[in-house]
Parts: sequence; structure tokens; C-alpha cells
Amino acid sequence: MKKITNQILKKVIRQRPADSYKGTYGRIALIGGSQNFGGAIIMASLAAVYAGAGLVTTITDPTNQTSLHDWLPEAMFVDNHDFKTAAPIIKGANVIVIGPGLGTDNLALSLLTRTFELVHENQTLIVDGSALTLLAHNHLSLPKPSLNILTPHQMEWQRVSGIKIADQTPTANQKAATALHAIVVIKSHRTEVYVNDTVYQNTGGTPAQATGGMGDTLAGMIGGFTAQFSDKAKATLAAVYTHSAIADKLAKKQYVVLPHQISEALPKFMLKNQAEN
Ligand SMILES: NC(=O)C1=CN([C@@H]2O[C@H](COP(=O)(O)OP(=O)(O)OC[C@H]3O[C@@H](n4cnc5c(N)ncnc54)[C@H](OP(=O)(O)O)[C@@H]3O)[C@@H](O)[C@H]2O)[C@@H](O)CC1
Ligand SMILES: Nc1ncnc2c1ncn2[C@@H]1O[C@H](COP(=O)(O)OP(=O)(O)O)[C@@H](O)[C@H]1O
Ligand SMILES: [Mg+2]
Repeated sequence: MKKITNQILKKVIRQRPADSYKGTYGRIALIGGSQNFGGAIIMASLAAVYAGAGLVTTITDPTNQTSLHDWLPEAMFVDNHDFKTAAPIIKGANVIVIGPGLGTDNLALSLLTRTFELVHENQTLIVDGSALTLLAHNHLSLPKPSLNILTPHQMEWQRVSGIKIADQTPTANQKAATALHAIVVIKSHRTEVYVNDTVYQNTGGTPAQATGGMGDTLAGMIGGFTAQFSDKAKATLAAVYTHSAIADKLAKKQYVVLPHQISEALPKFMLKNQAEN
């Protein structure tokens, strides 16, 4: 098992070239946020924008539009009932994040299956939250052309892999991750990332992070990092490390760390830890 340390940051976060523009840093579509779980997709979208994604569109229930724009005027909005408008956004994205607050009703299942049908090569698909539960309960297959990144907590991983939490050893997890042909980020107090034959373990993280929305934020960050940085596996490792490193720093001065505070700290953290050209 390899450790994820601060060494990953400068391998991934680069100084921005002067002649770049928003298109250089990727288009992300984030799909989720039912009427009850709007906060989840707002937190994921916030993380994607603050991590530096060039263009972000949030496909969500219309009841979330005002709150989304209150938090994040940078994000574009598409009504999740209007798949005719959503489809070209999904097809045109470099990265798709699906699942934070998506819920598990029929509309959620339809959004998931139609998104799986649309995704193509050169896209990164991040499957989180309710999308993992739907994937497991409906025995769906992951799309083949895209690079797929799964971000389950331990119960979601139990649902997807069939491995009970007590039996989630690196050997068992690796076998299941390999069978899925996906990068798998198994979240816990010491998150593990499964990439091909290698298991990585994060070295940071604090119980001050144990707040609803913390994983939604990580999903958006992985989206923002993979949209901008070319090595998608390393970008995932850097996002996992950054998420906990910011939390550890904030936790020195506060008892709990709120998910949106991690997002708000991202621009300064990334500037401080970038590799200079
Ligand atoms: N503000 C918002 O809009 C928010 C919206 N959210 C959205 O809600 C949706 C549902 O996601 P979810 O994770 O809340 O529920 P679910 O998938 O049923 O898992 C919980 C079950 O698993 C168990 N469990 C065991 N180990 C565990 C572990 N390590 N980590 C976590 N759970 C663990 C746990 O056991 P228990 O705590 O009961 O002992 C319980 O039985 C999803 O779309 C998400 O994005 C949330 O992000 C919150 C903020
Ligand atoms: N005790 C802890 N130590 C370190 N990290 C934690 C701890 N508790 C939770 N986290 C982190 O918080 C996130 C929780 O993700 P998840 O359960 O999907 O939250 P949500 O769905 O509510 O956004 C993960 O990144 C996990 O690593
Ligand atoms: Mg979650």
C-alpha cells in the first residue's frame, strides 16, 4: 500500500499558462440534487468551481436554482426534467459528476441510465452518492467508453461490491475494483484509492470532517481536478489529499469543518502548492 502525501500536489497542480482561457480548464456537468437533497449538488458544484474547473453546469431539480445561484453565480443551471437540454451539455462535458443528492426515485434512475448511454470516450465519469446506490440496486453496468471513478463510502461500497464493511480488506477491495475497470475511492477516516494494481492510502483527515456534504464536496473536487489536469489517476489522488489537508489545517482552529469551507480554501491552497513552470 502506497501513502498519499503532499508530494502528489506539485506533480499535479501546475502554474497556469498565460495564454489559457476557461475552455482550457474543462467543462463539467454535475447531475444530482433532488428537492430534498439540493445542498449536495450545490456543495459539489461549489467544489468544482473553486477547484478551478473552467465551465460548470449543474443539472438539478428547479427548486434548487435560486440557492445554487445564491451560492455560485458561476454555475450554469439546467432543469433535470428537461433532458433535451441536458443531453448536449452531458455530451459536451469533459467530466461528468453524477449522484450527489440525486435520490433514488424513478427520475433519478432515468437520469442515471440515460447519462450512462450518452457518455463517450475522452470523458471522465465520477459516480457518487445515490448514483452508487442506484447502480447497485438496479444491477447496472458502468459505461465502457469513459474513464470511471467511483467515490463510495463504506456502505455504498458494500452495496456496489457486495463486500461487507468488516470484510473490506485491501485485497478484497482491489479484486472488486479491478473487475469494475474503475478507479475506486473508498472513503473513510483514512481513505483508500484503488488504481489498477496499486492501492493508495491517504495520510490526512480528521473527525472534524464528519459532516453531511463532505463527500459531495470531494466528488466536486475530483471533478475539478480531473477536468484540468491530464493524468486523471494522479488528479484523483491530489484531490483526495487536498480535501483532507485543508480540513486538517482548519481543524487546528475549529471544532468542526464545514464542507463549503474546504471549497472556499481551495484557491489559496492550490496557489501555495502549485509547481512553477
Ligand atoms: N445536504 C444534502 O443535500 C445532503 C445530501 N446527501 C445525499 O444523500 C444521499 C444519501 O447519502 P447518505 O450517505 O446520506 O445515505 P446512504 O447511502 O443511505 O448511506 C448511509 C447508510 O450507510 C451507513 N454507513 C456505514 N458506513 C458508513 C460510512 N462510512 N459513511 C456513511 N454511511 C455509512 C449508515 O449507517 P448509520 O449511520 O445509520 O449507522 C447509513 O445506514 C446521497 O445522494 C448524498 O449525496 C448527503 O451527502 C448528506 C447531505
Ligand atoms: N473521521 C473522519 N476522518 C477523516 N475523514 C472523514 C471522517 N469522517 C468523514 N470523513 C470524510 O468525509 C467524507 C464523507 O463522505 P460521505 O459519507 O460520502 O459524505 P456525504 O455523502 O454526506 O457528502 C469522506 O471524504 C470521508 O473521508
Ligand atoms: Mg456521499
